[in-house]
Amino acid sequence: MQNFISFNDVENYTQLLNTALEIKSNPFGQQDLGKNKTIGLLFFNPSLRTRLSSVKAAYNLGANCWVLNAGADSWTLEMSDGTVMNGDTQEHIKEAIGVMSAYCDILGVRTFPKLEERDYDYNEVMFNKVKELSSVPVVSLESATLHPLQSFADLITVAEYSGYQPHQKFDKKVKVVMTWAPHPRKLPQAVPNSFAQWFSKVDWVDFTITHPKGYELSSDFTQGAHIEYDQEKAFEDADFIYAKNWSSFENYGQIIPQEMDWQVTLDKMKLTNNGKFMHCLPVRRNVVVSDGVLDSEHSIVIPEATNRIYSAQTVFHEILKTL
Ligand SMILES: NCCC[C@H](NC(=O)CCC(=O)O)C(=O)O
Ligand SMILES: NC(=O)OP(=O)(O)O
Repeated sequence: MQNFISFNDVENYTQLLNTALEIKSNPFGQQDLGKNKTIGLLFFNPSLRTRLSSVKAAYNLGANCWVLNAGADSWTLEMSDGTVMNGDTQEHIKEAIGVMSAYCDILGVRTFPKLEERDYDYNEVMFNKVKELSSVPVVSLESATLHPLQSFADLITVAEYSGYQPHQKFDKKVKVVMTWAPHPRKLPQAVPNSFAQWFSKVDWVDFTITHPKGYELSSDFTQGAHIEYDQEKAFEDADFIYAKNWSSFENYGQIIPQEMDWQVTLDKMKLTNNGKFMHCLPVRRNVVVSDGVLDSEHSIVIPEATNRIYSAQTVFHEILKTL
């Protein structure tokens, strides 16, 4: 693996999943791989899980790790070329990434969308700029449009809770439903795009997306998914409910007023096949999902977040192998 930016960087998802399960069963077995290697993590936006799980993953592999929160604990970076830098920005991204890639062997980067101009976000202008300037492999820690480390952790989680065994076929496909849920702020489409990109490809999964009209995701990521506008119908017999809010792709970055209540509740979970509840976190309690669900046996959000260690560790492992 050269870089990890989307599902398209994965040659064989089954092999990658099996490697992750092996690594999870013996997390300190590959400490030689990271010896004298450094993983750098650059955040342009806040993080809890991605930051801490990536640090833990690096340490598990015997690698060093540093973290920089751009702007917050470094100089304010200038992103545009040709700017006369006599204003607020103090260092150009060209020097910053040049220097940072001299200080690490893999560079992880988080760049959220601005949710203003769709083309700017969907062309991944900011992420691609960092990637082009980096002289070392790049890992997405969530870009404007995708969050592959999250989706890979979600795949590991669904596999574990479905009784997945390598080389064994399922009698019946596992029903995974991604549901839109309410939120007071406008949020990116990165997590749902990425989840759809991964789960519509998994051959043992029957994948449905449910959302109100107006919240259609880009069809670049949803090919192969069933779209169901009736949330309760979508929940019937589901093995996994994956909740996430996102703002509109069509009316880019907007929140469209909804009449129906899309919060995930215990009543709705009763429609499922005793389904498991998943969310990438952070989650707004009693807005996206009720306390009743999060505090019940349905919820697997903590094991899901735990698997962020193993998705990151597997990706670093695969890249370190090539260095
Ligand atoms: N990295 C996981 C999700 C990050 C982000 N959530 C948020 O910004 C939630 C913040 C809030 O609840 O105000 C998102 O949806 O893409
Ligand atoms: N799920 C996730 O990426 O969490 P953070 O934003 O806290 O890293």
